[in-house]
Amino acid sequence: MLTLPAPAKLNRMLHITGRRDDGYHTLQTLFQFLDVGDTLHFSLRDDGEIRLTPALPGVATEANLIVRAARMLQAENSCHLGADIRLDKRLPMGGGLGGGSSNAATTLLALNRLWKLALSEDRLAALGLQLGADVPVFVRGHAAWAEGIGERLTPVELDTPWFVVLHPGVTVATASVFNAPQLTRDTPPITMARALQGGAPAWRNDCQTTVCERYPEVSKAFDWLSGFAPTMLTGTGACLFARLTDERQADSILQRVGSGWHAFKAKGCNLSPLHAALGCRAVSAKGRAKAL
Ligand SMILES: C[C@](O)(CO)[C@H](O)COP(=O)(O)OP(=O)(O)OC[C@H]1O[C@@H](n2ccc(N)nc2=O)[C@H](O)[C@@H]1O
Ligand SMILES: Nc1ncnc2c1ncn2[C@@H]1O[C@H](COP(=O)(O)OP(=O)(O)OP(=O)(O)O)[C@@H](O)[C@H]1O
Repeated sequence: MLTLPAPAKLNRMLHITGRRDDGYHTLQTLFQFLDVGDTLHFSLRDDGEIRLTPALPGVATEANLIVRAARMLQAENSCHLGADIRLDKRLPMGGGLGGGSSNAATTLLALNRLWKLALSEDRLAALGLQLGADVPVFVRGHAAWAEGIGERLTPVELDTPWFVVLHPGVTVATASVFNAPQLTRDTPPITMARALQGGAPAWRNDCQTTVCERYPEVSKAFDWLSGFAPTMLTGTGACLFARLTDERQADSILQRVGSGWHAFKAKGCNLSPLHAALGCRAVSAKGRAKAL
């Protein structure tokens, strides 16, 4: 059996720079992984079946990104092998932590290994992009500056603080945020160097104002958490994250979280825990841009 992590991601900053003809928005964002996430267990089957347990509430098995990633790899390689896959789900769904995308990326890397397909990382990232814009960064496995819809990646080294991640108990529909008339979608593009220059105190998420206006519970949670430390929305929410000075501060905040909210502490990682588990070498942040 192959057991691998599917870590969460944070958007440490997120600018929306425009809207493409197909309706998708162009972004500039800094992705970083957390040392917390889901776990997936893979065992080989020789009959071509893909069996996933347990089912996720509200997600049909064939729509699950894990099953879709497995089927995509089978089709790509005319592969007749299958897998039993068990998912230990810890990340909230639709929370802006990229759990579904991370599950898909872990499945691509795991089955590439289990089925001995030897597909390159470039090919796996390109396949992943067909499943979602956030999948390639999980396949690459290094904190990154991302442009386009999140698929044009340049590895970066970011500070790796402790965070408290707070889920305010509401689900935010990503499409409704991107469709909101009042969303800021004309932030002028900046260079990666400029984005990195100011560091965390200068970072913001262009979705945050719109999400807080539409979801009072997110606004309330933001006000509460930012009373302890600098706080920001990840992706289109609903999760918020506070950047802390040390782990003790995280523990102290966690003791005060009210009922109806769910929170956990995590450390930022520039090398994905998935790639650490697979024994991959860290990609140098000085390395070239990894465009698909
Ligand atoms: C905003 C981020 O959280 C940043 O990491 C992600 O790009 C969101 O990715 P995601 O949750 O996988 O979103 P998807 O399922 O691909 O898109 C949901 C819907 O949001 C809108 N959408 C999404 C991403 C994007 N760059 N522009 C968009 O306009 C589209 O209407 C799309 O139909
Ligand atoms: N294995 C999976 N895990 C989680 N969600 C899945 C999975 N497969 C399909 N989905 C669907 O994808 C949706 C988005 O899930 P995900 O957890 O990636 O959202 P998210 O954290 O908001 O991601 P992002 O940060 O990319 O917006 C879920 O609401 C669910 O319907």
